[in-house]
Amino acid sequence: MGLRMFSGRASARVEPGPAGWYEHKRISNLGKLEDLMYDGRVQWVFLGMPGVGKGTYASRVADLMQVPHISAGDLVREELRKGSAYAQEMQEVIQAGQLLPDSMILDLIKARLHQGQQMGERGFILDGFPRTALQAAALEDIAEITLALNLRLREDVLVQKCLGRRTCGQCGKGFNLADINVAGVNGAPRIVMPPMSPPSACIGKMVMRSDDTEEIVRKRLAVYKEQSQPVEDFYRRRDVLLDFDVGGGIPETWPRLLKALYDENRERELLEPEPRAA
Ligand SMILES: Nc1ncnc2c1ncn2[C@@H]1O[C@H](COP(=O)(O)OP(=O)(O)O)[C@@H](O)[C@H]1O
Repeated sequence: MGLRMFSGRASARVEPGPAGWYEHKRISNLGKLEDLMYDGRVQWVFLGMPGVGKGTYASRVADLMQVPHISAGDLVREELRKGSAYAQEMQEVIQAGQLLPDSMILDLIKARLHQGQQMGERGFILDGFPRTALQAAALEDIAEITLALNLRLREDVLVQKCLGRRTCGQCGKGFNLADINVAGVNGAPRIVMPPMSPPSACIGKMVMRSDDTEEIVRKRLAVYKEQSQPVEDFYRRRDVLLDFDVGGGIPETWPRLLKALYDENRERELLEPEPRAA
């Protein structure tokens, strides 16, 4: 099956795709990650602490693989905007840096995945879900996860990244304005992540998430270690965990990430076969 994914046949079917695909084509020495795109279902989850860049990389990989990027945090914020009956309670939990009840988030994710199935989506890249071992076990009942990408970055840098997050209140695009340049510890290389430069149309319209204060971010990091680290162990035991150290800005990290995904796919199969027609 692995060979089938890397047959030339698939690339012959490649059509002009989203920007991410062209970006990928410009990066040399990658092999043919695009062959993955047309030969199976993508059922991947992205794990990692707040601020690590899950959303950024999940959205880029989803673009490349032509599947939706489903962010649990975005689903939650959409629910809040809709003014759901539980909005007030949800907001209090979020502002305390805590996780919402498993049942609540599961309902949101199940509804989104069900909708995707009905629309014929070829899978998903989940970001911010699962965040507890119970959520991971519940997800198993819905879909087989073939890759859990675990993005890692030093904790002091994560705090700075969260505090630097901004969204344009008009176009909705996210930018990280943190200027990270810290010496490596224990022989690790220096971490340099320059700030992003928003276009002039967005400057002056930047908004910060109300739960991105230092106090709430530190609480979220503590909650992650306690409740979400077991999710890493869950996928490690299933042999689908891929650890990836971010350690740099997007231009440096993105090609490294594509290479890591490509190499991982050579090792083992990352895609679910398409369901056979009955
Ligand atoms: N899988 C989940 N389980 C429980 N609560 C969640 C989950 N995903 C998001 N939330 C809630 O929504 C908040 C915002 O989520 P998100 O934008 O993913 O934050 P982060 O930047 O911490 O990754 C979380 O702090 C949490 O309260």
